[in-house]
Amino acid sequence: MIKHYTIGIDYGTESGRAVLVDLANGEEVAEHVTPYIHGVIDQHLPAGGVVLEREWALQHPRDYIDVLEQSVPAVLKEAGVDPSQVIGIGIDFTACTMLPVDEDGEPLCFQAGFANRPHAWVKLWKHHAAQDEADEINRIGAEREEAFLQRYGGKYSSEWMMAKIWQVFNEDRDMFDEADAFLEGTDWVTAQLTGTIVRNSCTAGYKAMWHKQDGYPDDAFFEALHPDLRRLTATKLRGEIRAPGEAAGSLTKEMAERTGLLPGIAVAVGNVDAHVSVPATGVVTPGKLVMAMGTSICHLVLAEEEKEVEGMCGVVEDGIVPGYYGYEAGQSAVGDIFAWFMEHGLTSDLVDEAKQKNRPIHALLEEKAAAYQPGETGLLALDWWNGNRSTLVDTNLSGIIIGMTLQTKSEEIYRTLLEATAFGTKKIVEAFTKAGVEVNELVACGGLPQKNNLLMQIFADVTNLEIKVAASKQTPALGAAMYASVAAGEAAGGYSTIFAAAEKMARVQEKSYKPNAERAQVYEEIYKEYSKLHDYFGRGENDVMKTLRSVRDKAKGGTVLA
Ligand SMILES: Nc1ncnc2c1ncn2[C@@H]1O[C@H](COP(=O)(O)OP(=O)(O)O)[C@@H](O)[C@H]1O
Ligand SMILES: O=C(CO)[C@@H](O)[C@@H](O)COP(=O)(O)O
Repeated sequence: MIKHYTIGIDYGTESGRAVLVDLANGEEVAEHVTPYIHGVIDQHLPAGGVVLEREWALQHPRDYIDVLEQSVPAVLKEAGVDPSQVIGIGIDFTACTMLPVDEDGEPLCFQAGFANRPHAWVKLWKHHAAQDEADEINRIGAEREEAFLQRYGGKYSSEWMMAKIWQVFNEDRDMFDEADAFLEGTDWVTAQLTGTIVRNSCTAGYKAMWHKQDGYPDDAFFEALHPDLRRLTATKLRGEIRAPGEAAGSLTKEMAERTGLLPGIAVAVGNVDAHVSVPATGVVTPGKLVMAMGTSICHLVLAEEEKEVEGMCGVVEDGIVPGYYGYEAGQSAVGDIFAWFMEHGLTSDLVDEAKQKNRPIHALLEEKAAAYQPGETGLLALDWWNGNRSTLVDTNLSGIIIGMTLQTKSEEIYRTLLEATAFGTKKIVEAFTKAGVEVNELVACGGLPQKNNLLMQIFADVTNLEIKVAASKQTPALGAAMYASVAAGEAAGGYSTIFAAAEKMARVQEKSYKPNAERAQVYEEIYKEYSKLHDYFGRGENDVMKTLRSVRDKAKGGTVLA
């Protein structure tokens, strides 16, 4: 019998990763990573010169095309399969990662005259410079009692589409006017494969205020933001919206030549890294919270009803798998906090010891931090190094460590940061359960579960829940490949539904992390203190974090918060 395969590509923050997957059993036959040459652009624009303000994070669309041209031929070659056996391709992306394009769908930043205009570039999900716009959206939305606000947990984030578009409008009206459309990165890359722009309901729903029954908010809402934004959704956000699992089109001849695939194969509708991971861990029913753990964490859970959950990122009908309401919440920095610590928090003796023992510093730190019992460090941190995405939805909050003494060691701080991210997740689980969205088990995927056992055990102990771990090392890419198999359909050798694909292609590891009752009890005590700090600094009782930020910006001559 002829074997059939699909290719899934996961567009992450630093790189794009392709996997070629056997549809019979989900085996990842080959994988290839293409790092983005320009990485995250947060200092100055690629052609030099223009220096970016704080909180900016851009990307170069050319890097996305490199992934197609390098990783797709590489997986085909490594697997040694005939291209005729590959029946579909699908991608997932970080989100909201968005860009302005011209009438031909070309990114504005590709035009020589616009290369020095920051607003012509791709704004990455973690671009946090649109907080003022998000605050106004929330104020006006609340005043007008807009229905979308409840679907975003009461607050729309500065990371999402409308805040980013409005920032372009406010700060570079020319670029706003030049833009024929604003697209999610996932839809732009998918359009490069098919030759036509099709939007996806996942990003439209979770990031751009779109609702399956009601569509976008009325023109009057956008008019209340600014009269010239009145027709925003009918103009720069126009376009057909299709659900995950549908085909966006078929592969063009040109892209077939550039990738080594056959023209005409199915191209799945674009998707989001976290959401596409859910069926790839085998989760297609309510009660299991999937954590996509990497630079940040996205928390996703399915439910049969639409509920209001404090500070969630969004709830979208059919947003993750058809037939269920998909809920998303998240922490804006997790692995990134540990990366910060590696860069700025290490003492020279630790660096020397790692060198001497020829060990990665993370591994050495993990070993040292694992020697402590919960509470033994005497430290507690708030995990807001990149603001708070859920449940407070405020990018202007910042991190804090309490309990430092002259005896505090590097590894104690490291352990405290791991614990803080687990407490952040516990807050999110609590928000879900309080609102009536059931969470009985955690399922982890992404890079972190493979990198740090201590972190995973701490998450289990802090949340007092068992954590299963996805078997795939490239869960989002596997999910994208699964959706590609559904887009291709049963007749072509794929699957008729994502449920059928998940049954055959997804699995978790045998090993799971079980909570330890004693440790969980100590963490319960510390969590009470975390919650006090969380409310004190996060709910307006003490706005010191915002005051300091304002003073800092004034001192640097940057934007001052109102
Ligand atoms: N041993 C480790 N322990 C904890 N965090 C780690 C370790 N190694 C790398 N990291 C963090 O993991 C994150 C990358 O996660 P990964 O899932 O691979 O990427 P992405 O989020 O871009 O998909 C980085 O933020 C990095 O700091
Ligand atoms: O926000 C979302 C999805 O909604 C993610 O794309 C974003 O957090 C990026 O996640 P990672 O970089 O993969 O940790």
